[in-house]
Amino acid sequence: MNILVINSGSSSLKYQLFKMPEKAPVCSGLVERIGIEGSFIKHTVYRNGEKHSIEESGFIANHGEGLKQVLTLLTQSEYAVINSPDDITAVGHRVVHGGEHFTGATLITDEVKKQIKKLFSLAPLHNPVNYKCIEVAEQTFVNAKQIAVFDTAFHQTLPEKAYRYAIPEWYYKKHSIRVYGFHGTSHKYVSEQAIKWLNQENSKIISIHLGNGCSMAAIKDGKSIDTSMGFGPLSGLMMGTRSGDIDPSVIFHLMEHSGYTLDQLSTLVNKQSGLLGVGGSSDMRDIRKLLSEGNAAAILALKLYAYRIKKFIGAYAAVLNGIDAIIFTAGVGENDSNMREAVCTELDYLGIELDPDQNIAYKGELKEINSASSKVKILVIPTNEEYEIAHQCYGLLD
Ligand SMILES: Nc1ncnc2c1ncn2[C@@H]1O[C@H](COP(=O)(O)OP(=O)(O)O)[C@@H](O)[C@H]1O
Ligand SMILES: CC(=O)OP(=O)(O)O
Ligand SMILES: [Mg+2]
Repeated sequence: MNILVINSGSSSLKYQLFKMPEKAPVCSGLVERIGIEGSFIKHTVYRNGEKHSIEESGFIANHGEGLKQVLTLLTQSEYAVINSPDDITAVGHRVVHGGEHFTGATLITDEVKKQIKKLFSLAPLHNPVNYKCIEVAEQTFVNAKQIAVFDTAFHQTLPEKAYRYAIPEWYYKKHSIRVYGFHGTSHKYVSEQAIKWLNQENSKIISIHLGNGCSMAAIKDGKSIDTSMGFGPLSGLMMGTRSGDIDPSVIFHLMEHSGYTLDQLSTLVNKQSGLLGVGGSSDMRDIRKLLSEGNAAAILALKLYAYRIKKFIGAYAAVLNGIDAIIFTAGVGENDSNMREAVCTELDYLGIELDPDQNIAYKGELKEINSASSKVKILVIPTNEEYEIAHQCYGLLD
């Protein structure tokens, strides 16, 4: 059977088609820089052990538009991989916020769509886009099963002391206000790879997912026990356009003294902050270019970004009472060796020592980049949320 997976992130749309149960990728691709200048699509097909890619550029305003172009590539291009929409048995969708309702892969019904919609305001950069992709897929693949896999699911193992906020219980009981955590599919996938690599069931791992959205997870014996994002995908690390942790007093101050509305405040912390707000672009590649021109704002943005990650490594070393491995993953984590170096500098007290040559030598497959004397393994592991989603969808259908 063919399972198509659609992973819409805040700045990108990734997709992969898998032949199951062989777990063989038939094609994969990504639409990048959605909504900003320089959008492009890269579509790759795998045939007879060889890879063939095509790239298309041209501004793509939103994820719905991106997905429609992807569907044309899948069905009508030189590198088409299906003859008819009926060749797809199931479409697996990454859905970012599942609230307390969903813990595993879930068949999408009208009721499930209603719940995803209810959570729009908690994940404003994601759930509306995930919903749109479900609608486009339902219209295109009318006979396929549509399945959701939630970012929040992996973090359902958080202990109460980690998932409860220090506010009256009523807000948890009545309004479900608690830490949910995100990027769970990615943290799960890379930590399982790390556990296999370490060959150690009982392990203390810190997973650092640095994409457009960024989060970290403390993972003990394969289970998430703490994570940096919270009620929504906004707290914790500095991100592409999101502020990460910010004292709520700032919000009260802007409301009281500058008359900011709810919308303006949400736009500020979700869309105008992070790398964009401090450094001038939401895209790390642009920030690196600005840095090479000596741009002071870009220098500051990079310092803040690395410093926040370092602080969470310290916190999670304490929470786990030790560390066996830290993992760098996602767009920045996998591709930006300078950021990995900035994060790992002066962490020898915790037993974290980078090997600069190994760090630079990373080429897209799981790699150890620590020095020989480092007590902690430093791993770069390419995430594969699409694979994990396909695997979970297959489990549900089977
Ligand atoms: N070669 C690279 N060097 C530095 N950053 C990179 C590189 N390639 C991609 N990135 C960064 O990765 C981020 C996007 O990561 P990704 O995981 O694709 O995001 P998301 O899934 O959240 O949309 C962007 O900030 C982008 O600049
Ligand atoms: C949850 C989240 O921030 O996802 P992404 O990094 O894909 O935007
Ligand atoms: Mg992502």
